[in-house]
Amino acid sequence: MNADELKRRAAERAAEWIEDGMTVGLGTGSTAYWAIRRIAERVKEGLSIRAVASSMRSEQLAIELGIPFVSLNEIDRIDLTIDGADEVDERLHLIKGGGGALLREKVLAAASDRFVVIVDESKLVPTLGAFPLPVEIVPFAERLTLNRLCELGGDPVIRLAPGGDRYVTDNGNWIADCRFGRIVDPASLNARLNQIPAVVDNGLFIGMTSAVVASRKDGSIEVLMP
Ligand SMILES: O=C(CO)[C@H](O)[C@H](O)COP(=O)(O)O
Repeated sequence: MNADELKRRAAERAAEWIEDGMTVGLGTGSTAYWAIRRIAERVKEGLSIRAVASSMRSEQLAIELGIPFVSLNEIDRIDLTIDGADEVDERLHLIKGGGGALLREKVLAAASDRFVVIVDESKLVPTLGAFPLPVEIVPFAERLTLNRLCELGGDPVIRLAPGGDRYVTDNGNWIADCRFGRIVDPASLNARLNQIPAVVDNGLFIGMTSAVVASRKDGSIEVLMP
């Protein structure tokens, strides 16, 4: 089974947890893509929900596929959000933001009664940090902010878009991908990063995960709870 098939299987399992009447948060990325596809199929079969999205890409996909869509400012709570991750550690803390949507993803996760993470088993790690940690920064303060990220040991690199220009998030910001090495205390790093004035947020999701649906190469699907 290839990586995409594993992603699809985890996504489709999680999409079965959605029930009539729910407000559903849609994640971003190649795994969340499969969840959105399956949710759209269920809507066609009669499921009655409304959705909000963590990125313009996912919003566009949801609308194209006919999922009833509302803006975040029309709702007060989300029942269930389904999203991917770049790394999941043993305590179900996450690194997210490989797809550049970390800020909106964290906003949705924080507003969700249940935040369900869908991954293939390659994302499960004992300790976070092999994947560079995305940090969303305000362009105005690039130099000062990169200096501060260096002081914290992050070795930041500004993310570039395919054409070579700086990658711009849906919020008009830039992303510094940081290599901290093994992140043994993600809660502390999260707090220190977010104290830097021009850091908007970072890709550490601490204590937000309700469940992880992980698909394994042997064809099994494991549900991990914190
Ligand atoms: O955080 C994300 C986007 O900002 C994604 O969920 C994360 O990068 C995983 O992506 P994929 O499912 O494509 O592996």
